[in-house]
Amino acid sequence: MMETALTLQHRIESQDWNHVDEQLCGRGFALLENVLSADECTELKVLYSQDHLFRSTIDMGRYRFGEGEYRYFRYPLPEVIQQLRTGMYPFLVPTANKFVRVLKTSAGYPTGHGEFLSYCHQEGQKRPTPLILRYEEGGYNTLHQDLYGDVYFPFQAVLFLNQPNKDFGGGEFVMTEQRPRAQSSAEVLQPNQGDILIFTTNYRPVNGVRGYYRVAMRHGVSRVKWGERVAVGIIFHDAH
Ligand SMILES: O=C(O)CCC(=O)C(=O)O
Ligand SMILES: [Fe+2]
Repeated sequence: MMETALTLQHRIESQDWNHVDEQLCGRGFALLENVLSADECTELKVLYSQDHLFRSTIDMGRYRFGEGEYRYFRYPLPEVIQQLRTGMYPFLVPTANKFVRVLKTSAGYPTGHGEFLSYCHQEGQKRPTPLILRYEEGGYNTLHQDLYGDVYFPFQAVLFLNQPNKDFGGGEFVMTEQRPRAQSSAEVLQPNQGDILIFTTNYRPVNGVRGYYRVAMRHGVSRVKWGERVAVGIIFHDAH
């Protein structure tokens, strides 16, 4: 099949990572279009019902995180998720190091994901964070940041597994930016099935007259009007 002719690693390597860097620096997010085939999306979606793959399941309504359910994968992660997590990480490190250098928030990130995870584990963050989320009609996800301890990687990814306006309506991906002492602005995205969005987990630097300042970013999902929306979230740090 065409889609599987290129390995996932190949597809990751062939992305325009300079453009991703520009987008992340300029806007705090970057869309990789059409990375996963429809079959790969289906294979990921069906994982949702395989209980043995998960370490915990969260009813979002119960915690007032929204309406819907998500499940955190256990180690070992499903192969596609593992490959994307370790495969995308090194391409994001230069931008991550640029962010923390100008914001002076961290010493910087190692070039390999294994080394970064060892650091998380050493700091007591040992639980895997990749997750799969499912929203039905009326489902939504309140604006949040996925921080699970002091150690974090400044970017994360979402894999969009359903096609908007075919499988579901509404359920847009929403990001907000909070500038210091100003009101928030929002970006609303409706990526296609198979797209991967990379975005800022907590702050992005903006160059002002007195040097760089931090803009806090949050993300969430607007209400699903009909159908079912399933997504996989890949967070690069582990959790307490
Ligand atoms: O369902 C979505 O698109 C949002 C998922 C999310 O919040 C995450 O992956 O961190
Ligand atoms: Fe999230």
